Amino acid sequence: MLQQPGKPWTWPGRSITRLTWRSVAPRKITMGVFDQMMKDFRWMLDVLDIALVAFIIYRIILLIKGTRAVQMLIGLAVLLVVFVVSQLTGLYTLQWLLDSFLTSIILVIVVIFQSDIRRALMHVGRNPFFADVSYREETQVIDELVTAAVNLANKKIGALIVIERETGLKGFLEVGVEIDAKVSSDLICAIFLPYSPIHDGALVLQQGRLKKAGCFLPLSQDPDISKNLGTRHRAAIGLTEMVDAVAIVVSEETGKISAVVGARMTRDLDSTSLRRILTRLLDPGKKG
Ligand SMILES: Nc1ncnc2c1ncn2[C@@H]1O[C@H](COP(=O)(O)OP(=O)(O)OP(=O)(O)O)[C@@H](O)[C@H]1O
Repeated sequence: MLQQPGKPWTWPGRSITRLTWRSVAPRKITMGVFDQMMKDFRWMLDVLDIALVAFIIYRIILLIKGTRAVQMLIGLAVLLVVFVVSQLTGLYTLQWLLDSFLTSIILVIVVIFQSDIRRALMHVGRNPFFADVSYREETQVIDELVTAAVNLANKKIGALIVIERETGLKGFLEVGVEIDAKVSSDLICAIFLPYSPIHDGALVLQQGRLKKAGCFLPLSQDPDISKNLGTRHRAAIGLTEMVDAVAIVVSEETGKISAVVGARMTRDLDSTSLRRILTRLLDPGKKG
Protein backbone atom coordinates (compact mmCIF):
# COMPACT_ATOMS: atom_id res chain seq x y z
CA MET A 1 0.00 0.00 0.00
CA LEU A 2 1.16 3.51 -0.76
CA GLN A 3 0.38 6.83 0.78
CA GLN A 4 1.26 10.22 -0.59
CA PRO A 5 1.03 13.34 1.59
CA GLY A 6 -2.56 14.63 1.73
CA LYS A 7 -3.98 11.71 -0.34
CA PRO A 8 -5.88 8.61 0.85
CA TRP A 9 -4.27 5.15 1.18
CA THR A 10 -4.09 3.41 -2.20
CA TRP A 11 -3.39 -0.08 -3.51
CA PRO A 12 -1.37 0.09 -6.74
CA GLY A 13 -3.85 1.04 -9.49
CA ARG A 14 -6.94 1.42 -7.22
CA SER A 15 -8.11 3.82 -4.57
CA ILE A 16 -9.22 2.41 -1.22
CA THR A 17 -12.62 4.11 -1.61
CA ARG A 18 -13.42 2.13 -4.76
CA LEU A 19 -12.04 -1.11 -3.34
CA THR A 20 -14.10 -0.72 -0.15
CA TRP A 21 -17.36 0.03 -1.99
CA ARG A 22 -17.01 -2.98 -4.30
CA SER A 23 -16.20 -5.44 -1.56
CA VAL A 24 -18.64 -4.20 1.03
CA ALA A 25 -21.77 -3.91 -1.13
CA PRO A 26 -22.22 -7.66 -1.89
CA ARG A 27 -21.32 -8.47 1.70
CA LYS A 28 -24.10 -6.12 2.87
CA ILE A 29 -26.62 -8.02 0.72
CA THR A 30 -25.35 -11.40 1.99
CA MET A 31 -25.49 -10.20 5.59
CA GLY A 32 -29.06 -8.96 5.03
CA VAL A 33 -30.15 -12.38 3.71
CA PHE A 34 -28.30 -14.11 6.55
CA ASP A 35 -29.93 -11.84 9.17
CA GLN A 36 -33.35 -12.53 7.67
CA MET A 37 -32.70 -16.29 7.70
CA MET A 38 -31.56 -16.12 11.33
CA LYS A 39 -34.78 -14.23 12.21
CA ASP A 40 -36.98 -16.77 10.35
CA PHE A 41 -35.33 -19.78 11.97
CA ARG A 42 -34.78 -18.18 15.38
CA TRP A 43 -37.38 -20.46 17.01
CA MET A 44 -35.50 -23.52 15.72
CA LEU A 45 -32.26 -22.28 17.30
CA ASP A 46 -34.13 -21.57 20.55
CA VAL A 47 -35.52 -25.13 20.60
CA LEU A 48 -32.03 -26.53 19.85
CA ASP A 49 -30.55 -24.30 22.57
CA ILE A 50 -33.06 -25.47 25.21
CA ALA A 51 -32.69 -29.14 24.14
CA LEU A 52 -28.87 -28.94 24.45
CA VAL A 53 -29.01 -27.33 27.90
CA ALA A 54 -31.63 -29.92 29.05
CA PHE A 55 -29.41 -32.75 27.74
CA ILE A 56 -26.31 -31.37 29.53
CA ILE A 57 -28.26 -31.00 32.82
CA TYR A 58 -29.64 -34.55 32.40
CA ARG A 59 -26.13 -35.98 31.84
CA ILE A 60 -24.78 -34.07 34.87
CA ILE A 61 -27.61 -35.45 37.07
CA LEU A 62 -26.90 -39.00 35.81
CA LEU A 63 -23.20 -38.53 36.53
CA ILE A 64 -23.57 -37.26 40.09
CA LYS A 65 -26.65 -39.32 41.11
CA GLY A 66 -25.94 -41.08 44.41
CA THR A 67 -22.48 -39.50 44.85
CA ARG A 68 -21.15 -37.01 47.40
CA ALA A 69 -21.61 -34.32 44.77
CA VAL A 70 -25.39 -34.36 45.34
CA GLN A 71 -24.98 -33.40 49.03
CA MET A 72 -22.60 -30.62 48.05
CA LEU A 73 -25.03 -29.35 45.42
CA ILE A 74 -27.80 -29.29 48.07
CA GLY A 75 -25.42 -27.29 50.31
CA LEU A 76 -24.79 -24.78 47.51
CA ALA A 77 -28.55 -24.51 46.83
CA VAL A 78 -29.17 -23.74 50.54
CA LEU A 79 -26.50 -20.99 50.42
CA LEU A 80 -28.20 -19.54 47.35
CA VAL A 81 -31.57 -19.46 49.12
CA VAL A 82 -29.98 -17.78 52.20
CA PHE A 83 -28.38 -15.21 49.85
CA VAL A 84 -31.75 -14.35 48.24
CA VAL A 85 -33.42 -14.12 51.68
CA SER A 86 -30.62 -11.86 52.96
CA GLN A 87 -31.15 -9.61 49.92
CA LEU A 88 -34.91 -9.41 50.46
CA THR A 89 -34.64 -8.75 54.19
CA GLY A 90 -31.67 -6.37 54.01
CA LEU A 91 -29.20 -8.41 56.10
CA TYR A 92 -26.29 -6.52 54.54
CA THR A 93 -23.31 -8.18 56.24
CA LEU A 94 -24.57 -11.69 55.48
CA GLN A 95 -25.41 -10.56 51.95
CA TRP A 96 -21.87 -9.15 51.49
CA LEU A 97 -20.32 -12.36 52.81
CA LEU A 98 -22.37 -14.65 50.56
CA ASP A 99 -21.96 -12.29 47.61
CA SER A 100 -18.15 -12.53 47.87
CA PHE A 101 -18.43 -16.32 48.11
CA LEU A 102 -20.87 -16.71 45.24
CA THR A 103 -18.83 -14.53 42.85
CA SER A 104 -16.11 -17.19 42.94
CA ILE A 105 -18.67 -20.02 42.69
CA ILE A 106 -17.29 -21.37 39.37
CA LEU A 107 -13.87 -21.82 40.96
CA VAL A 108 -15.48 -23.44 44.03
CA ILE A 109 -17.49 -25.84 41.83
CA VAL A 110 -14.38 -26.82 39.81
CA VAL A 111 -12.44 -27.54 43.02
CA ILE A 112 -15.27 -29.47 44.73
CA PHE A 113 -16.28 -31.50 41.70
CA GLN A 114 -12.83 -31.99 40.16
CA SER A 115 -12.99 -35.79 40.16
CA ASP A 116 -16.53 -35.81 38.68
CA ILE A 117 -15.50 -33.29 36.02
CA ARG A 118 -12.39 -35.35 35.22
CA ARG A 119 -14.51 -38.50 34.92
CA ALA A 120 -17.01 -36.76 32.64
CA LEU A 121 -14.27 -35.39 30.36
CA MET A 122 -12.47 -38.73 30.24
CA HIS A 123 -15.72 -40.29 29.02
CA VAL A 124 -15.07 -38.58 25.70
CA GLY A 125 -12.17 -40.92 24.85
CA ARG A 126 -14.22 -44.12 24.42
CA ASN A 127 -12.37 -47.42 24.64
CA PRO A 128 -14.81 -50.28 25.31
CA PHE A 129 -13.44 -53.32 27.21
CA PHE A 130 -14.89 -55.87 24.80
CA ALA A 131 -14.07 -54.08 21.53
CA ASP A 132 -12.21 -56.95 19.80
CA VAL A 133 -13.67 -59.98 21.57
CA SER A 134 -16.46 -62.36 20.49
CA TYR A 135 -19.62 -62.74 22.60
CA ARG A 136 -18.63 -66.29 23.70
CA GLU A 137 -15.20 -65.05 24.83
CA GLU A 138 -16.83 -62.13 26.63
CA THR A 139 -19.03 -64.32 28.82
CA GLN A 140 -16.05 -66.65 29.33
CA VAL A 141 -13.97 -63.72 30.67
CA ILE A 142 -16.74 -62.88 33.15
CA ASP A 143 -16.97 -66.56 34.22
CA GLU A 144 -13.19 -66.75 34.76
CA LEU A 145 -13.23 -63.55 36.83
CA VAL A 146 -16.10 -64.78 39.00
CA THR A 147 -14.43 -68.20 39.53
CA ALA A 148 -11.12 -66.54 40.44
CA ALA A 149 -12.76 -64.13 42.91
CA VAL A 150 -14.72 -66.93 44.60
CA ASN A 151 -11.65 -69.23 44.83
CA LEU A 152 -9.51 -66.42 46.27
CA ALA A 153 -12.25 -65.48 48.74
CA ASN A 154 -12.65 -69.09 49.91
CA LYS A 155 -8.91 -69.22 50.65
CA LYS A 156 -8.90 -65.69 52.13
CA ILE A 157 -6.28 -64.52 49.66
CA GLY A 158 -6.43 -60.75 49.16
CA ALA A 159 -6.81 -59.48 45.58
CA LEU A 160 -7.52 -56.32 43.64
CA ILE A 161 -8.62 -56.75 40.02
CA VAL A 162 -9.36 -53.74 37.83
CA ILE A 163 -11.25 -53.94 34.55
CA GLU A 164 -10.82 -51.09 32.14
CA ARG A 165 -13.98 -49.85 30.44
CA GLU A 166 -14.26 -46.76 28.25
CA THR A 167 -11.66 -44.62 29.98
CA GLY A 168 -8.06 -45.69 29.35
CA LEU A 169 -5.95 -46.72 32.37
CA LYS A 170 -2.55 -46.16 30.77
CA GLY A 171 -1.53 -43.50 33.30
CA PHE A 172 -1.91 -45.99 36.19
CA LEU A 173 0.09 -48.84 34.68
CA GLU A 174 3.61 -47.42 34.76
CA VAL A 175 4.91 -49.44 37.71
CA GLY A 176 3.13 -52.71 36.83
CA VAL A 177 4.61 -55.91 35.40
CA GLU A 178 3.56 -56.75 31.82
CA ILE A 179 1.57 -60.01 31.46
CA ASP A 180 -0.64 -59.79 28.35
CA ALA A 181 -2.32 -63.18 28.77
CA LYS A 182 -5.74 -64.71 28.17
CA VAL A 183 -8.03 -64.30 31.18
CA SER A 184 -7.94 -67.51 33.23
CA SER A 185 -9.06 -68.05 36.81
CA ASP A 186 -6.03 -70.26 37.54
CA LEU A 187 -3.62 -67.58 36.37
CA ILE A 188 -5.43 -64.88 38.38
CA CYS A 189 -5.28 -67.04 41.53
CA ALA A 190 -1.59 -67.79 40.93
CA ILE A 191 -0.80 -64.07 40.62
CA PHE A 192 -2.34 -63.32 44.02
CA LEU A 193 -0.78 -66.24 45.92
CA PRO A 194 1.16 -64.70 48.83
CA TYR A 195 4.51 -66.03 47.54
CA SER A 196 3.98 -64.70 44.02
CA PRO A 197 6.40 -61.81 43.35
CA ILE A 198 3.54 -59.84 41.76
CA HIS A 199 0.76 -60.45 44.31
CA ASP A 200 1.03 -56.89 45.71
CA GLY A 201 -0.93 -54.18 43.95
CA ALA A 202 -3.66 -54.43 41.33
CA LEU A 203 -4.12 -56.76 38.37
CA VAL A 204 -5.40 -54.79 35.38
CA LEU A 205 -7.50 -56.13 32.51
CA GLN A 206 -7.68 -54.30 29.20
CA GLN A 207 -9.44 -55.27 25.97
CA GLY A 208 -10.48 -58.67 27.37
CA ARG A 209 -6.93 -59.66 28.44
CA LEU A 210 -4.85 -59.73 31.62
CA LYS A 211 -2.50 -56.83 30.89
CA LYS A 212 -0.48 -55.91 33.99
CA ALA A 213 -0.03 -57.01 37.60
CA GLY A 214 1.44 -55.18 40.57
CA CYS A 215 -0.04 -51.83 39.56
CA PHE A 216 -0.17 -49.02 42.09
CA LEU A 217 -3.48 -47.15 42.19
CA PRO A 218 -4.33 -43.75 43.72
CA LEU A 219 -5.78 -44.04 47.22
CA SER A 220 -9.09 -42.31 47.91
CA GLN A 221 -8.90 -39.35 50.28
CA ASP A 222 -12.62 -39.52 51.06
CA PRO A 223 -12.98 -39.07 54.85
CA ASP A 224 -16.37 -40.86 54.81
CA ILE A 225 -14.87 -44.26 53.94
CA SER A 226 -15.24 -46.73 56.81
CA LYS A 227 -12.16 -47.02 59.00
CA ASN A 228 -12.46 -50.82 58.67
CA LEU A 229 -11.42 -50.59 55.03
CA GLY A 230 -7.67 -50.56 54.44
CA THR A 231 -5.56 -49.48 51.51
CA ARG A 232 -6.68 -52.25 49.10
CA HIS A 233 -10.29 -51.07 49.27
CA ARG A 234 -9.22 -47.40 49.31
CA ALA A 235 -7.18 -47.96 46.14
CA ALA A 236 -10.24 -49.47 44.40
CA ILE A 237 -12.37 -46.47 45.43
CA GLY A 238 -9.60 -43.98 44.58
CA LEU A 239 -9.22 -45.27 41.03
CA THR A 240 -12.96 -45.42 40.34
CA GLU A 241 -13.34 -41.82 41.58
CA MET A 242 -11.27 -40.86 38.53
CA VAL A 243 -12.22 -43.36 35.81
CA ASP A 244 -15.16 -45.58 34.87
CA ALA A 245 -13.27 -48.86 35.47
CA VAL A 246 -14.77 -51.68 37.57
CA ALA A 247 -12.72 -53.01 40.50
CA ILE A 248 -13.17 -56.36 42.20
CA VAL A 249 -11.72 -56.55 45.70
CA VAL A 250 -11.23 -59.74 47.67
CA SER A 251 -10.53 -59.07 51.32
CA GLU A 252 -7.69 -61.03 52.87
CA GLU A 253 -9.11 -60.31 56.32
CA THR A 254 -12.74 -61.32 55.84
CA GLY A 255 -12.68 -63.30 52.58
CA LYS A 256 -15.48 -61.09 51.27
CA ILE A 257 -15.84 -59.98 47.66
CA SER A 258 -16.72 -56.39 46.74
CA ALA A 259 -17.27 -54.65 43.41
CA VAL A 260 -16.48 -50.96 43.06
CA VAL A 261 -17.58 -48.63 40.29
CA GLY A 262 -17.90 -44.83 40.30
CA ALA A 263 -16.41 -44.84 43.84
CA ARG A 264 -19.42 -46.85 45.07
CA MET A 265 -18.73 -50.20 46.68
CA THR A 266 -21.13 -53.15 46.72
CA ARG A 267 -19.95 -55.51 49.44
CA ASP A 268 -20.37 -59.12 50.41
CA LEU A 269 -21.04 -60.51 46.94
CA ASP A 270 -21.48 -64.17 46.03
CA SER A 271 -20.81 -65.66 42.59
CA THR A 272 -24.33 -64.91 41.32
CA SER A 273 -24.41 -61.27 42.38
CA LEU A 274 -20.83 -60.66 41.17
CA ARG A 275 -21.66 -62.20 37.76
CA ARG A 276 -24.80 -60.08 37.54
CA ILE A 277 -22.86 -56.88 38.31
CA LEU A 278 -20.06 -57.66 35.84
CA THR A 279 -22.54 -58.61 33.10
CA ARG A 280 -24.43 -55.34 33.60
CA LEU A 281 -21.29 -53.18 33.69
CA LEU A 282 -19.24 -54.86 30.96
CA ASP A 283 -22.29 -55.40 28.78
CA PRO A 284 -21.15 -58.38 26.69
CA GLY A 285 -22.56 -58.47 23.18
CA LYS A 286 -22.64 -54.69 22.87
CA LYS A 287 -19.82 -53.19 20.82
CA GLY A 288 -18.77 -49.60 21.40
N1 LIG B 1 -2.30 -47.98 46.20
C1 LIG B 1 -2.43 -49.30 46.01
N2 LIG B 1 -2.62 -49.78 44.77
C2 LIG B 1 -2.79 -51.11 44.59
N3 LIG B 1 -2.80 -52.01 45.57
C3 LIG B 1 -2.62 -51.59 46.83
C4 LIG B 1 -2.43 -50.20 47.11
N4 LIG B 1 -2.30 -50.05 48.44
C5 LIG B 1 -2.37 -51.29 48.96
N5 LIG B 1 -2.58 -52.21 47.99
C6 LIG B 1 -2.71 -53.66 48.20
O1 LIG B 1 -3.41 -53.88 49.40
C7 LIG B 1 -2.62 -54.64 50.30
C8 LIG B 1 -2.80 -54.15 51.68
O2 LIG B 1 -4.12 -54.25 51.99
P1 LIG B 1 -4.71 -53.70 53.39
O3 LIG B 1 -4.73 -54.80 54.36
O4 LIG B 1 -4.04 -52.43 53.76
O5 LIG B 1 -6.11 -53.30 52.84
P2 LIG B 1 -7.57 -53.79 53.19
O6 LIG B 1 -8.44 -52.89 52.39
O7 LIG B 1 -7.74 -53.83 54.66
O8 LIG B 1 -7.63 -55.23 52.55
P3 LIG B 1 -7.82 -56.65 53.27
O9 LIG B 1 -9.27 -56.69 53.70
O10 LIG B 1 -7.50 -57.58 52.17
O11 LIG B 1 -6.87 -56.70 54.44
C9 LIG B 1 -1.22 -54.44 49.83
O12 LIG B 1 -0.43 -55.57 50.18
C10 LIG B 1 -1.35 -54.28 48.34
O13 LIG B 1 -1.36 -55.55 47.69
